Amino acid sequence: MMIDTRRPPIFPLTILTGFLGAGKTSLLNKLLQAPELADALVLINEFGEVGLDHLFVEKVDGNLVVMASGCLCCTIRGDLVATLEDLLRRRDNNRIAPFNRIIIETTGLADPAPILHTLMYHPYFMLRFRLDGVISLVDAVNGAATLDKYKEAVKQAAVADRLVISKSDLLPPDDAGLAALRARLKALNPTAIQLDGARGEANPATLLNLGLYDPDRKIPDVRRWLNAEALEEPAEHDHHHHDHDEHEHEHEHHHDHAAGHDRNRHDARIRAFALRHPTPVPPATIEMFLELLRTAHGAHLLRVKGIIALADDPSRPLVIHGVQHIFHPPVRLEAWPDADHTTRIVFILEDMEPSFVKGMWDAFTGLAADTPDAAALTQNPLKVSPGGLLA
Ligand SMILES: Nc1nc2c(ncn2[C@@H]2O[C@H](COP(=O)(O)OP(=O)(O)OP(=O)(O)O)[C@@H](O)[C@H]2O)c(=O)[nH]1
Repeated sequence: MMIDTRRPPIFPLTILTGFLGAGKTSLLNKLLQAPELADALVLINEFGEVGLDHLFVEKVDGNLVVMASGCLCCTIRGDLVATLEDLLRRRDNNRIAPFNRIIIETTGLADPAPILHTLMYHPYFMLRFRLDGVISLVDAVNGAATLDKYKEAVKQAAVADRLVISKSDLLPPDDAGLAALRARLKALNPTAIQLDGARGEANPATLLNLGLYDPDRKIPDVRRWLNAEALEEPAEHDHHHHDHDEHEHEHEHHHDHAAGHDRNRHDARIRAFALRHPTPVPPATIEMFLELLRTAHGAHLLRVKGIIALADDPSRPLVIHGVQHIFHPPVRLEAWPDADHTTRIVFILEDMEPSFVKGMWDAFTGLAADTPDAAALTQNPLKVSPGGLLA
């Protein structure tokens, strides 16, 4: 948690995802012309059919080019990790421009969770960058059908910090299908801000610096990052009532290995909720809670973001950020970013009920300390060992 001055700078990393043909390359095409991207390294699977060629200024080598804005654009050859390692090495040896931000476009079929996991788990990458944000594109025309068919598409939307709707220009402004798609995305991922790409809302200002590492701010804008309020407006979101398409999709069963009770609705497997706690929590309690959550239930955590008041010094909150069982090293802020000093944690869960997490939290924080559950949880063999998450 202490800033180690011997470490090289930490870059923000943005993941750009979205199903096949959703418009990822088109969006990049636009973004790559912006001066805000001059210090970026963009990794894409191939220089796509939309063609970024007209933006090339200079070829550095086979798969690395300099774009008009000054940023580097590289196609991923084979393994993403190997490509990224190679590029970091070349940057550190001054063999390529000193990029300070990384944007990765995933393949359309990718489930983003394992990619995030791989990047965040890598022992060296963990030291070199922080996840700035996940941007997911959803096609206004085909988006609903894609969400029905592919659970990867649902997960892409569920883990996003920003949802960019593409191709709305192909529909009338008051299209009922588009309104339904937006409502469905809102139910799936209430904290993600929706942007209309075709109406110019997707740009560097709205898509970059979503994380906590804005160099211009000493105390990060945690409220904007968490957007927990979006989850707290109605009492509880119930995805089951957002159905607007009851069609059966036979081939879904290929993708659905879990024995979910509702195989035809991938959305129903995803639950977003925010936990709020009024009083500061002992650091050991948080450590045990997070450790148990990630070790025993990590597979169900698509995304966890939170700000926590710790009892040892409630004036300096702890910020946590996890994807599945991988958590970034928690960061202790010097002060609260605003007047709200309560603990807030936002969870995007897959195949896990919010009530389960809430019950675990209550047990750990003592609200139900005398229940058998609390005893069972604290005596869990997976209980944190010294040198854990908050060490
Ligand atoms: N009308 C309209 N067309 C769009 C928009 N965004 C993308 N397209 C078109 O949709 C098609 C697919 O866009 P791409 O940018 O290639 O999509 P992609 O997500 O990169 O596709 P893959 O690389 O195949 O996964 C192209 O023909 C684009 O011109 C949009 O906002 N409006």
